[in-house]
Amino acid sequence: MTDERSQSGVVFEGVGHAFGDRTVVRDVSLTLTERRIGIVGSNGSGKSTLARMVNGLVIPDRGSVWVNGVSTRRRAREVRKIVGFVFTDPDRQIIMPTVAEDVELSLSRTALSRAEREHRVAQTLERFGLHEHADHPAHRLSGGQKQLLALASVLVTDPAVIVADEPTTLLDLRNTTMLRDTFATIDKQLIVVSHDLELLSDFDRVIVIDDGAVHCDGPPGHAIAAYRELMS
Ligand SMILES: Nc1ncnc2c1ncn2[C@@H]1O[C@H](COP(=O)(O)OP(=O)(O)OP(=O)(O)O)[C@@H](O)[C@H]1O
Repeated sequence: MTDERSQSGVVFEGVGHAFGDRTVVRDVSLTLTERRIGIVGSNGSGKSTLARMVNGLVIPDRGSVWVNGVSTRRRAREVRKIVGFVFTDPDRQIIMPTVAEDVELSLSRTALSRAEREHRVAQTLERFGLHEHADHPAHRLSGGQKQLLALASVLVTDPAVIVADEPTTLLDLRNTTMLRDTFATIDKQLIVVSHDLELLSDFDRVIVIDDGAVHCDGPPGHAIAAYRELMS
């Protein structure tokens, strides 16, 4: 097996995974090329585990995951440059003392000039309504503002693929709408795990996961109806 493919997008090939003796992903094969892909399913069904496989945070026991032709198993470091991952809990991601410094940290390994970095940080904070908090301590932000900061810190690096694990759990209606508009307009591949069915309703494809396997996969109307049926 080579470690390169010409296939763009995210490919799961016969993927299985267990934590100890608990199997959480069962023979999942998917080719994800659409721009906005939603993943839904019951608590503990394996959604976050699948999402984490996209940036190599979890390497499957069986099968392979490829991102834009790069194997997560063999070239995890390269995959992490392609995939920006937004965690459910923003405290896992916020590192620097101030809001602006935290966003700028994401750009520290780029070749951008200081002026360009500052420009990008200011632009990104403005986009997420955080510009007035630029010099504030990041850990004093509200939960929702922290969630926006975590997203801003990923988006500022301009990754080809963004994986967001329940990105709206702490957001109010206005910020959820803002995020939805952002997702509608950014020119990136997005993979979003969410229990917010409205957020996913205008996505290109929705995948329903049940007990570690694909239960339904299709346009949002069809998949969300199947999920509601499954949960009833
Ligand atoms: N690092 C880990 N070690 C052991 N078990 C784990 C680990 N990560 C996840 N699990 C288990 O794997 C199963 C699937 O978890 P996962 O987080 O993927 O589910 P989920 O569908 O995202 O759930 P939720 O909607 O509640 O966030 C759960 O039973 C969980 O306890």
